Amino acid sequence: MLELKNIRKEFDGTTILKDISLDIHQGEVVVLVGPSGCGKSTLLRCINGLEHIQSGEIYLKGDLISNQVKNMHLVRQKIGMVFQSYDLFPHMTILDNIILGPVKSQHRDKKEVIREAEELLKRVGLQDKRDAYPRQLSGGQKQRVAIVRALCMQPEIMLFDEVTAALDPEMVREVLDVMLELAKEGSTMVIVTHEMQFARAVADRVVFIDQGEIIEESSPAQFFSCPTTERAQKFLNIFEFETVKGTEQNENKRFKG
Ligand SMILES: Nc1ncnc2c1ncn2[C@@H]1O[C@H](COP(=O)(O)OP(=O)(O)OP(=O)(O)O)[C@@H](O)[C@H]1O
Repeated sequence: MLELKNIRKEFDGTTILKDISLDIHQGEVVVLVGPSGCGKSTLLRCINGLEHIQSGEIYLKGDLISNQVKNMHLVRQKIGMVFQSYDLFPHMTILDNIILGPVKSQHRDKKEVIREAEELLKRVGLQDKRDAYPRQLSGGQKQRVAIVRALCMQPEIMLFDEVTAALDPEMVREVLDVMLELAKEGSTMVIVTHEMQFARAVADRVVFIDQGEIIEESSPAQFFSCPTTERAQKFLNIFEFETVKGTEQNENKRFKG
């Protein structure tokens, strides 16, 4: 469904992504993990056409989508992306924020889009916020709206870039639960997260990136119990140290069951 072939990305002459190749299948949930600055967000931005790549190709359902200029707006309609910052329009209601893209860019029937938006809002438990404004919502609620807004474009694939990083801890779970639901329903998703317990619960495949290279890719069971490379082991050790250091003693139980 999504094929990355030998992607190389530079910023100001520095290579950030080196020869990244990855195939993502229909209905698969791939979680990208790795140390800060290793290139995870950059990779998502390359997929979504927000960054030009120096070499390599990206195909979506067999169509070349990398470095397209003319058709990029059409490509983006097929790739939903949710960022750390929700970027909702403050002067528009929640419903209007959600239907803007499908109605204005995709020229879909407004009534039908409203029905779909209401259905999606219900699924994430926000049906009563339809006519509210973003300032009236909590961070977790705004992030769920951002997910609904992306889904309402009926994308082929959803990209999530650290969507809980800016949220207060009590709001993280409600957003991750929505993503777990989407995964169960068979959505194709690429997720960048530092929430390792969530990664373990949601991933079909974990891809570990370090210094712009894919070092290891495996099932979550394999990756989290016995990674095959020293670099991945070192990464997980640091993470576990931070988890223990943190106050969330129930971290390990959060996504079980
Ligand atoms: N627009 C840019 N111009 C120059 N350098 C950039 C730009 N965007 C990212 N970089 C650099 O590319 C590298 C990879 O950044 P990226 O944000 O992709 O890492 P990351 O793995 O997502 O990190 P984190 O987990 O901290 O979000 C970093 O060294 C970063 O400073």
